[in-house]
This record gives sequence, C-alpha cells and structure tokens, in this order.
Amino acid sequence: MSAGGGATVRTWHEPAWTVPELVAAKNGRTVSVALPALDEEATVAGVVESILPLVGGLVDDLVVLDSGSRDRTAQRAREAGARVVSREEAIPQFPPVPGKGEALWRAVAATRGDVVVFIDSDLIEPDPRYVPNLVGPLLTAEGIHHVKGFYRRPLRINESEDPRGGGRVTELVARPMLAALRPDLAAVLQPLGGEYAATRELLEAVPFAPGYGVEIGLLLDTYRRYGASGLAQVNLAVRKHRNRDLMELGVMSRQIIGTMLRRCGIDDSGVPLTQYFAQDDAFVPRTADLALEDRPPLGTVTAASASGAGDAGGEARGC
Ligand SMILES: O=c1ccn([C@@H]2O[C@H](COP(=O)(O)OP(=O)(O)O[C@H]3O[C@H](CO)[C@@H](O)[C@H](O)[C@H]3O)[C@@H](O)[C@H]2O)c(=O)[nH]1
Ligand SMILES: O=C(O)[C@H](O)COP(=O)(O)O
Repeated sequence: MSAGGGATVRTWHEPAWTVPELVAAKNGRTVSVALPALDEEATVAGVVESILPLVGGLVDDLVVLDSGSRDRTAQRAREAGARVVSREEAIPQFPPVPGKGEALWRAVAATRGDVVVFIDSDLIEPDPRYVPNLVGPLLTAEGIHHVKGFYRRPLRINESEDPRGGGRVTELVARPMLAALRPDLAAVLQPLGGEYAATRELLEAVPFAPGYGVEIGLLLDTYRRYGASGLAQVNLAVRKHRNRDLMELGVMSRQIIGTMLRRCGIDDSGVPLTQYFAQDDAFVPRTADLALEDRPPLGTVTAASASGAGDAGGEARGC
C-alpha cells in the first residue's frame, strides 16, 4: 500500500495463514511473545490466555514483562500461564526507569526468540489470531523486519462505544506528523499500535526511545535501516483497549513528538507539557514528565557497560 506518492509498505488485508503452515515456515527460527504490563490485573490474564494455546508450537516463549506494577498483574499473569519477568530481572545491571520503552527494551533482553511479538496487556477481547497474523510476513516473506498490526479501533468512554472513534493520538498527531516528516511512512495505518512483531536482528540493533515514544522510534529506525521494504502491515480486524482520557493522551503526544523530532534530526525544546485542569473557577497547571534519552541498542550493552545505559547518541538521529 502506498499513500500520496509515498513508498509502498507491503500490506496483508486478508491474512489466511494457518497455524500449522506458520509452524512449518519457522524453519528452525524461534518466536517469543512479550506483553508489557503496568497495573493490568484486570486484563492481563485474558491476553495471556488468548496466546497460550500457541505455546510449544508457533510460540516458543510467552513472557509478561512487569513494568513495576503495584497491583496483582504479576500474580494474574503467572496463574494464567505466562513467565513473568520484572524489569530488574531482565537487565539487572541497570536500574529501571519508568515507561513503556523501558519495558520493551527489557523484554527483548528477557527473551531469546529470533522473532519477538509485542502485544499490549490492556486489550479487551484479544483475538487469538493476532500473533499468527503478525508473524506471518516475517516467517513467509523475504526482507521484512518489522510488522505492524492494523485494525478498526472502537472508542469506549462513559459506557458508550463509537465503533471507529479510537486511535486519537494516531489520527491527530502521529499520522499527520509522519506525512509532514516521513511521507514514505504515510501508508502505515497504525504507527502507534502496540501489537507488532520484529526480528531480533532489528530489535538488538536500534535504540529504544523512552516511554510512549518507543513505537514511533522503532518505526522510524526500521525505515532508516531497511527502507520501507523492511516494513509490513497486516490486518488484525478489531482492537479494543482501555481508552485513556484526553489529558493523558496529551502527555503521550508530547512524548511521541519529542521522539519523532529527535529521530528526524530536529531540535526539541525539551520543555515538558503543562496542562491546565479546570477546578471550580480556577485552572490548575500540572507539568508532566518528558524523557528524551534513549536506551542504547541491546547489541551494544554488555555486563561491562553496567556503569551507564544512557543516550544512544548518533544512532538515533537523522531519520
Ligand atoms: O510504563 C508503562 C506504560 C505502559 N505499559 C504497558 O504498555 C501497554 C500500552 O500502554 P497504554 O498506556 O495502554 O497505551 P495506549 O493508551 O494503549 O497507547 C497506544 O499508543 C502508545 C504510544 O505509541 C503505545 O505505546 C501503545 O501500545 C498503544 O496502545 C499496556 O500493556 C501497559 O500496561 C508498561 O508496561 N509500562
Ligand atoms: O493509539 C492511540 O492513538 C492512542 O492510544 C489513543 O487511542 P484511543 O483513542 O483508542 O484511546
């Protein structure tokens, strides 16, 4: 699929692989599935259970990377049948920092699969076809390193459901900014989606952006390394998740903009977002954290470098 003169991104609209076909296509390769989870006790078990039947066949390892949960996420995930790894266990030599990028960076370190599939653990009614369809292009086609899922996204707020209203940051921030800065990626339907698969070769070679910048960072870094031909996308039908409120999405958007600018060699002010919350007749300011320092490529991280997993520097710049 191409958009507005941009590059073509290989797109599977009606994926039809069977699980036995994909198992045969592994050809000695291994597949890990990693679920980042922060306080997801309500949903994590359902996501694990949707993938568990594949373990021992298509999937070699199913891991929940606990991102510092204070609820019973780890217990629920373990009881449902996943291997649970804390951030500290995944990379003991570096103290963890908050955020999703940190969780994914450590999930790659905690797994061994030649292919790693990421699935969010806040999904509602997760479809058991997500994992097979995400690994399909990697196992059956040549030259692809990163497969994004795409889907219709319902928006569920205050008990009402808009069948197509979800993906607000995607539609208002990420896709318009890609059109402006990286038009070759304008055909990617869900650049921020949390359901995607990638080769270990890619995941160990690129830096991981902090927080919610991680998906856009991985997308831009894939494009920089392999061009659009290293990317693919596959139709996963529908995806429902816990919808955050507008102010939380503002903070997420600020992080994503910071990562995009940095990947495109554009200076970011580094100023975090201040939001104003109406309280009675006043507007109360609150400034959110902003993190712009990447974690370095895992391929460069050894026990000897324990003194500093900081910024990956030039590797991340200039998309
Ligand atoms: O510090 C964190 C924050 C989140 N998560 C997990 O990451 C997943 C997605 O987080 P969520 O806060 O639900 O993100 P969304 O609002 O769903 O945001 C969308 O957009 C983000 C920015 O691209 C992506 O990271 C998400 O995967 C994507 O679903 C969930 O399983 C969380 O538990 C962590 O593990 N650690
Ligand atoms: O991916 C996104 O755009 C954000 O996660 C927001 O998604 P939502 O609008 O479906 O809550």
